[in-house]
Amino acid sequence: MLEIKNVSYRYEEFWLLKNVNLVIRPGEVIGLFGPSGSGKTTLAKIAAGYLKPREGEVIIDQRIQGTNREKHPNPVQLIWQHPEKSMNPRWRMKEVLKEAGEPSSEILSVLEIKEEWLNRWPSELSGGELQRFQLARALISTSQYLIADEMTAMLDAVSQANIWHAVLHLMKKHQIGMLAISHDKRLLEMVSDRLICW
Ligand SMILES: Nc1ncnc2c1ncn2[C@@H]1O[C@H](COP(=O)(O)OP(=O)(O)OP(=O)(O)O)[C@@H](O)[C@H]1O
Repeated sequence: MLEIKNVSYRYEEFWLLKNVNLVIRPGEVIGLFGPSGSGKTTLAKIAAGYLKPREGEVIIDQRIQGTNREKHPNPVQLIWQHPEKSMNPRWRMKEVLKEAGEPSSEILSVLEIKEEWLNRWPSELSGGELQRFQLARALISTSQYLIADEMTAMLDAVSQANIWHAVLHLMKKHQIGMLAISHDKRLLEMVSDRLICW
């Protein structure tokens, strides 16, 4: 279980987040909808361990997020809106995947990753194709929780539906928990088990 407990955060003087509480259980999708600038991405970074809360804590399976990293790899993966930013442009796609581990044929087939894409460079794939690799990488590694920040915002409706269908299938099967952040309330209503509106 991933627990965000009484988390508060400010970049400067203004408290952007104050006493935020949220729980994500294995296999569960929590939707987070809120106005622009309300701190959703900041909360995503805190949950994934990229930012340390000023107050409160993130507890993952009874361990405080960010502690003892040598022994326990981070079980939370952040899926960005812009997959190209998280990939080394000098690696072919098969190397991008290998970094996370050995891809199972199930993950590649559910995400509809074509064999011929594996020999390409990131610059030779579309945004939607790259997003499939970002997801594959997150699902191959040992992540137990995914934080998806506007994961499919740059895709057309058909690609968006296909990707969500694949991800939900794999998450439920492998009992991965997810925080899905979006401006698209209708999408969140469709994919979430619980929806939080700020
Ligand atoms: N590194 C930073 N230093 C100072 N202020 C920041 C920093 N990062 C974000 N902010 C500010 O914090 C506020 C919240 O940003 P955040 O990206 O968390 O919001 P958001 O709800 O995800 O917005 P959006 O829906 O537009 O993506 C914004 O006003 C932003 O300008």
